[in-house]
Parts: sequence; structure tokens; C-alpha cells
Amino acid sequence: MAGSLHGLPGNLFVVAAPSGAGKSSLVKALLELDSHVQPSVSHTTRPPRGREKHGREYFFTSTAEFDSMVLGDAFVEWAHVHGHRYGTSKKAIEDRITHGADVILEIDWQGALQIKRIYPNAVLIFILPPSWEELRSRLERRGEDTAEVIETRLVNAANELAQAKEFDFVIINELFERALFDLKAIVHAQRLKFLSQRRLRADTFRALGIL
Ligand SMILES: Nc1ncnc2c1ncn2[C@@H]1O[C@H](COP(=O)(O)OP(=O)(O)OP(=O)(O)O)[C@@H](O)[C@H]1O
Ligand SMILES: Nc1nc2c(ncn2[C@@H]2O[C@H](COP(=O)(O)O)[C@@H](O)[C@H]2O)c(=O)[nH]1
Repeated sequence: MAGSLHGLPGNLFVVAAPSGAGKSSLVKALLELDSHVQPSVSHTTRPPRGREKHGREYFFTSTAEFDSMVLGDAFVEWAHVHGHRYGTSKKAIEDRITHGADVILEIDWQGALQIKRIYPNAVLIFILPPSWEELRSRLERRGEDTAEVIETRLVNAANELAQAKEFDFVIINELFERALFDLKAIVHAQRLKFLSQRRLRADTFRALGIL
């Protein structure tokens, strides 16, 4: 199958974290190292910030367009986050997974739990900051949000952190390289699990005369 790692549908990884914990940085680093993982680009009603480009970080969408996508059943999941709406379109993930790519979603916890209900094999990964002080300082150092937006995000973080226990894996992003190592290990382990559960196991069983 074209673009497929093993001729079978790909894996779905979902990364969530409070704003500023470092999920975009970790996912970006993973994508640079692993060409088989593809990002899903979400739709949002939030305005672009900094150097964000339409179609790269997000599809920046008016509320009317977002409404019409909701009515047209175009989203696999969507949620209100920090005063805006964000959603993963069916188009962003389904074709790619069917063609064997691994797809990674960077979404909030509400979306992650919706995805798990629809795709029970999706792997949910939660990124934790090492402390509240560090979370605040990362948001401030990033320098892309107003003080008011940073306060909203920190208030929302308390509720988000309480959801970590619902996830399959939790990574503490203190040392960036260590956290990236953990993320790569989870992706790798899921591929091995998938392969050993399916074709490789069947091939080996056949070779050993077990089947
Ligand atoms: N391990 C780390 N140590 C120090 N700084 C980090 C670490 N990981 C990420 N950062 C920095 O913290 C800031 C926030 O990271 P990032 O934008 O990746 O967070 P995020 O979780 O994706 O936030 P949002 O949900 O708002 O997009 C960035 O400036 C990033 O460079
Ligand atoms: N449920 C969804 N959440 C999403 C999606 N895309 C992004 N997000 C989450 O929103 C917040 C804020 O993101 P920001 O880019 O404005 O900082 C963050 O937690 C994202 O993960 C989505 O499609 N669905």
C-alpha cells in the first residue's frame, strides 16, 4: 500500500497538555526525526498569532465556516478551548491512516477523549510541565500571548492537569531531550505492538508451523 509502513492502517497518536507545557515543540521535533508520522492540521476560530500560516499550524476559520462544518458533520471531534473553537476534520486524518501513515494530533483533553471513543486503538499521551512556575515562565518566555491570555491559560491548566490520569501515557517535559526520547519510545513501541499483533506474528507463526 502506498506510503504504508507495513501494508496495514496506520496508528493514531494524540498529544494533549496544558498550554505552554511544550507539546508543539515535542511534536515538531518528532516530525523532523520521523517522516512516517504526519501531523493533523486542525481548524480553529482563534486568530493567527506570530508567524502562524493558514494551512500549516491551523486552518484559521470564521465562526460561520466552523458552524457549517459542524452542521455538515465534517469533524471527528471539536471543542471550546480558551474561548475559541478547535476541531479535527475527518479529512485531516482518515485518508492518511487508511493509507498506512501514522498520524499525530495535538489537541486538548476533551478532543482526546472523544477520539478514544471513536478510535479505541488511538494512543493518548499527556505532557506535563515540571512545575507551575516553569509553566508560567514558558508561556511568558514564548512571548506570543498577552498577560490576560496567559492568565486564562494558567487557570484552565488546573482543570486540564486533572485529566492526565485518563491518558495511556504521561511524559514530564522537564529536560526536552529526555521528553522527546520518551515520545519516540511510545511511537516505536506502538508500531512494534501493532506489527507483532498482526502480520509479523502471523508470518512467524506460519514459519514455525504454528498456524
Ligand atoms: N523542556 C523544555 N524546557 C524549556 N522550555 C521548553 C521546553 N519545552 C518547550 N519549551 C518552550 O516552552 C514554550 C511553550 O512550548 P510550546 O509552544 O511547545 O507549548 P504548547 O504546549 O504547544 O502550548 P500551546 O498549547 O499554547 O500551543 C516554547 O517557548 C518552547 O520553546
Ligand atoms: N479539541 C481540540 N483541541 C485542539 C485542536 N487543535 C488545537 N487544540 C488545542 O487547543 C489549545 C490551544 O491551542 P493554541 O494553538 O491556541 O495554543 C491547545 O490545548 C491545543 O492542543 C483540535 O483540533 N481539537
